[in-house]
Amino acid sequence: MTLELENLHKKFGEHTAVKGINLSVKEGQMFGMLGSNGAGKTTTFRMILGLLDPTSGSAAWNGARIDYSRTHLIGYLPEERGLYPKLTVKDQLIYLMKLNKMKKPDIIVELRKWLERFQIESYENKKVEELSKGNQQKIQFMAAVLHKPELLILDEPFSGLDPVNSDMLKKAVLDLQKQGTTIVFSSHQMRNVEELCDDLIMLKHGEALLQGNLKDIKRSYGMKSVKIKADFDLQFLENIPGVLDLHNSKVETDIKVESEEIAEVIFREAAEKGFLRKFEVEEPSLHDIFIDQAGGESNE
Ligand SMILES: Nc1ncnc2c1ncn2[C@@H]1O[C@H](COP(=O)(O)OP(=O)(O)OP(=O)(O)O)[C@@H](O)[C@H]1O
Repeated sequence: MTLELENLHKKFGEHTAVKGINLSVKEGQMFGMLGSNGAGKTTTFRMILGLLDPTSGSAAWNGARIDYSRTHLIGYLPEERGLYPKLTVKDQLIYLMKLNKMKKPDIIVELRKWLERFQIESYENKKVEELSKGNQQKIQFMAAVLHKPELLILDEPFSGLDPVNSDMLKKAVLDLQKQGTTIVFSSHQMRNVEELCDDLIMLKHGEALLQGNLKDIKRSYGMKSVKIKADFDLQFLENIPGVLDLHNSKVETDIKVESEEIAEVIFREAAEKGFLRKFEVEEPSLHDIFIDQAGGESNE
């Protein structure tokens, strides 16, 4: 089973929201879709889900377009969220999961399992509107996964969650992946993508800026991050050609350089001035790459 997008385009009037995306996500993979506001992530998801027709190109799960006959195979956490505030958690999920062809006793078993996992057992009979935003989000997540979908699409699943709940959700997502679920999620938060994804696509104005395996992207990206600790001022390094950015934190100086060769130049120049307590060359973080590629439009 594979998710395949082929030369996917979407135009809204004169505006092209998605410009020729190609990607392939294999069964059991975790795939990250990155991009600034308006980059085209949600539009792409809607086309995958069959909620929106592509202007051209195609999106297929397991060789065929997703339509209403197959929505029970798919789980979707929409960015705009969509729970009924006046229904209780239990009634809500029974209603939604029946649409996904589940039987009531099975729904109750799964519902209690997830409520326990998310430490909100006592909310079973509470109305959704009585829950905090974070807890509503857990219910929304349950609505996407209770029926054990083959393909899970999560649009900004971590937005609005505190670190504890965010971690809880990350673990749940990783467990689902281990069980074989194919997962595609979008995020502005690079760290989440870095922690979870095998492969990713970075979008800007509907186009892929970068695409591929996370480790390969980092390894082959020319830019390096140099961390230096010294007892003297390192600001002069800023003027070396090939230095992209220099940032002094309380503990160390973090310098982004164009290539490993520039890192060597920096080492020589800095060591000439005095003793270096630390000198490390690291691969860039996804955040660094995103800023470099998308031009400072990260929301982190
Ligand atoms: N129904 C629509 N009609 C007209 N324009 C639309 C419509 N839906 C999306 N767009 C436009 O398409 C572009 C991509 O929007 P989309 O919601 O896919 O971005 P996104 O990457 O999900 O952004 P965000 O991170 O802000 O959710 C935007 O310029 C948006 O204004």
